[in-house]
Amino acid sequence: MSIGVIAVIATFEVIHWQRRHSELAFQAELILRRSVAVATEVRSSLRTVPRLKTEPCSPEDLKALRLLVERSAFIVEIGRTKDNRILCDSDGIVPNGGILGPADRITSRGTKVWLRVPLRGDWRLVVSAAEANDVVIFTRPTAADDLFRSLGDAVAAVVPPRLATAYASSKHSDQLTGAAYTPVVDRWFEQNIHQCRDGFDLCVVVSEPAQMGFSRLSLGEKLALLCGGALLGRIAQGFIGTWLTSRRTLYRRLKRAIDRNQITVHYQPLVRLDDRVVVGFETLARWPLPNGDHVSPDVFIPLAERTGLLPALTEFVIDRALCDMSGLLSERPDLYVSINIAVQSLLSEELLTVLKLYCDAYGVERSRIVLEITERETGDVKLIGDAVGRLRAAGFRIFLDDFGAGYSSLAYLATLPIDTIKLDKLFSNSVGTSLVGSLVLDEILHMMSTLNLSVVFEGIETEEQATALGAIAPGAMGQGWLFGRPVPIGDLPTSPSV
Ligand SMILES: Nc1nc2c(ncn2[C@@H]2O[C@@H]3COP(=O)(O)O[C@H]4[C@@H](O)[C@H](n5cnc6c(=O)[nH]c(N)nc65)O[C@@H]4COP(=O)(O)O[C@H]3[C@H]2O)c(=O)[nH]1
Repeated sequence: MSIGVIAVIATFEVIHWQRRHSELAFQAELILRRSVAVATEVRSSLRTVPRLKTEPCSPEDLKALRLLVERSAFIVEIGRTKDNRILCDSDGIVPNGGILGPADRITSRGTKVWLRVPLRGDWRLVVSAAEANDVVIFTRPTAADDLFRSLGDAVAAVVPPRLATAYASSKHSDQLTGAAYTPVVDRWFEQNIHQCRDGFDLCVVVSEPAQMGFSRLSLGEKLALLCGGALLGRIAQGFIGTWLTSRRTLYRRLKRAIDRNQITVHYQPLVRLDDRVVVGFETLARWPLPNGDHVSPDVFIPLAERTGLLPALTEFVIDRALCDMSGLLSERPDLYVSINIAVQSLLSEELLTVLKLYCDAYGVERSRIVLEITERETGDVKLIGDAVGRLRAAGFRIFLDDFGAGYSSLAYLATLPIDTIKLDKLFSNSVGTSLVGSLVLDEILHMMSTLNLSVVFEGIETEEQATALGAIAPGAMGQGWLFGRPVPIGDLPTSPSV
């Protein structure tokens, strides 16, 4: 009888273990993806900088380095090195040459890596560094912090493959220190998971403190549990394990989230800079995690694109945005709602049908819908131009998103029938500074006015930025945390201006 009870307990332990394991494997995959994104950016800059035609550390060279820094998502500084000394960084010459010191590790491609170093000797700015070809790249060590926070009481380490197995089998936190992103936790760990990415010297190890009831049982109870529960537990593990494994992959989780309406949308206001009147709202998709955090759209939109889930996701967002906003749009005829459309969706035949369908269903005029396309995603400009032309002819408005963050801006500007350009936040960040964004802003604004295009500045965070941008670009619009963070429909401000 007692063996039966213990067997049931064992079964529940196995279920719990499998569930938690599945959750941690998912989190590990997200951390790995972010780490690969950082490594890709570093690798690409380590190749690009040596090919620059500029004299190292000359004013033109520093300008080119600054431009690369501004265009990066994760890189905070780039420097030129010689014999382990930093000669200059994009901000200027480093006085007396900064010494890099011994590297924490060297990758299989020969790149030296430092996990934590002070930027320009200032320990208040701790960064990670990678050096090869007489170039050093500094990145934020906190690039994946949001994902690490969502691990709860588990810990993660980003380590090279040769260490991953050792870490995965380690049992105590002492052995987990010294790797990137590992908090020091004085507890025992179990359920180690490790995932690596081919082509990168990167593995993620996730471990959880031991806390299950099993560890608290007496020796006699454990023996009884092992004998009586092992068989049933094993059988259950077989069934449950197969079931959970089939649901474990990111693809299935995203599909499930879409199917079960677990994706949500937030809205962020766009304002006229002159008088701060709200002119529209951008729709931003969110994938909430059970702990209250959410997976960034920068992670799950590319995943949806690769796995064929994008049409369902795009339709879901269109449906939700029009349903949420139809009331506000009919009350305020001056407002629009914008929706991000990935190039893959833009090129699909269904998009126009879906848009028309939901506009009719919710009684929303097509001219009140803005479709934001991102020029960062290069593609066949002719095909994209045709698709944009069709949507515009059907009455929808088109904004070109993140202008300046990509590489094909001019080709797009010359050919696409667009209404408005959204300037990447690098321009808002650079206003009033000597950064390259600020230097080229006048020329870009002149070009926009020649082409009769309206301008939205993205990423405005301070009053100084808003005032300065409003002064140099009268009539421009702005978007950013200063005017409002992205929030669910119920939390939108009711006032027509901010
Ligand atoms: N640092 C800073 N950031 C600010 C500020 N104001 C807004 N942001 C963030 O900047 C991003 C603006 O959206 P985006 O450029 O279209 O960039 C979007 C968009 O390209 C894509 N995305 C979001 N939702 C969808 C969707 O439903 N479909 C598609 N295809 N893409 C989407 O994911 C990107 C990232 O979205 P989010 O993480 O929500 O990030 C949003 C927003 O939260 C600010 O003042 N400072």
